[in-house]
Amino acid sequence: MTAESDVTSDTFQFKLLATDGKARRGAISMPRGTIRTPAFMPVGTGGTVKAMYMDQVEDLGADIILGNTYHLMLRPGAERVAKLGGLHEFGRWQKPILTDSGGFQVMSLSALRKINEQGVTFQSHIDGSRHEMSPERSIEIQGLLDSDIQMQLDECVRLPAGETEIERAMEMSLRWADRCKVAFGDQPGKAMFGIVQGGDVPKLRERSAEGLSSLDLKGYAVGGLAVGEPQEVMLDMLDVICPLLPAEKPRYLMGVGTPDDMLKSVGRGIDMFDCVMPTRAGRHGLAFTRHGKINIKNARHAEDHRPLDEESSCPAARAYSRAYLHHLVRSNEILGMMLITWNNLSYYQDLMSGIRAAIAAQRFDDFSAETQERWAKGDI
Ligand SMILES: Nc1nc2c(CCNCC3CCCC3)c3[nH]c(NCCc4ccccc4)nc3cc2c(=O)[nH]1
Repeated sequence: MTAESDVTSDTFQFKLLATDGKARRGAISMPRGTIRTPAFMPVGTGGTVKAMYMDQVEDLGADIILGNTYHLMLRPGAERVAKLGGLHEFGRWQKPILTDSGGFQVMSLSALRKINEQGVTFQSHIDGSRHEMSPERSIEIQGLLDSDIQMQLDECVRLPAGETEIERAMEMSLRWADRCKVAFGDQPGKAMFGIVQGGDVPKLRERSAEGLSSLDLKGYAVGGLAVGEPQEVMLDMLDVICPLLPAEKPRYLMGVGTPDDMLKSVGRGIDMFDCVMPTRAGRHGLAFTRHGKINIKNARHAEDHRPLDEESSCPAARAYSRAYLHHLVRSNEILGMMLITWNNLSYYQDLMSGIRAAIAAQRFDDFSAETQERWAKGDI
């Protein structure tokens, strides 16, 4: 029996398989594989999911990972990755890859950056070299990486921000979406997603969602969130935005989030997530489990012989004592980063798998309540 994630299609096809309230169970079929939604997409920055082997990432159930346009264009360079056969060959990940357009990373990481109608110019945070990235160049770079789902170049405004500033960035991002659509052209097995902007201003969010919907893109991301606003502001914006996006297209909430963020966002109609949280926090000893978060560096774990979660299918969660993990992280042992990262990505995929099953069984609200209760009860 072909597993659902083995079914492919020579074009990009999103099928809505079930709904439960606003929560959606779907599947995106592409030439390199099928993405079961709701999906969590592990972040693979320089063609690697940090501290993981790619077959571990696949074994955890990830159907797609993220590549990092900004980092790869600076080092080793997009043309070099293309010469080496593209990102799938380079990093040995044969399933779909989604790449961000790089604009967000430029604004968060690089120095001396300038943004205008033409695009962004910036200095590399690695060697100070100067770079220009227009909407067209961003799509060209993502093509050189052989990315399956490519993101439009956009301008994300950090919150809190003035309405004029938010409107300017949203309108420019809309114009850039059109330029990216033209540059992307017609690539049947690939997709380009638009990114809804508009900050925390409902009428600007409506303008952006409607403008992008009229471009008839393959999928829609919600950007401009998880940028400093409280969770309830983020969730309120989803209540505004999701109903304005075409129901038959996938919705991707960028940069989100914690397990709690994802549970509540699925309940508002989001299908796809990415976040550095499970991998980055994992490297610093923060373990995500069914019982909530455990900061393994805390002294209270120093002699705790229990594993993180004896019921987990992941060896990192089941076969090592908390005391040992505490020792590894406190001693800055590489194995500590590897095991907590492995545990975290395993938990994130288990949570998404549970969400998908709950929606299919029409019991998402119960699942959501049970899951949050277990987190609240904490680590008994
Ligand atoms: N194009 C674009 N990207 C955004 C991103 C980057 C998403 N991950 C990209 C990957 C590609 C490679 C690297 C990341 C975002 N990330 C966040 N929040 C992250 C919050 C966070 C920060 C640190 C730890 C945990 C959460 N908001 C985002 C908004 C946008 C946006 O509007 N436009």
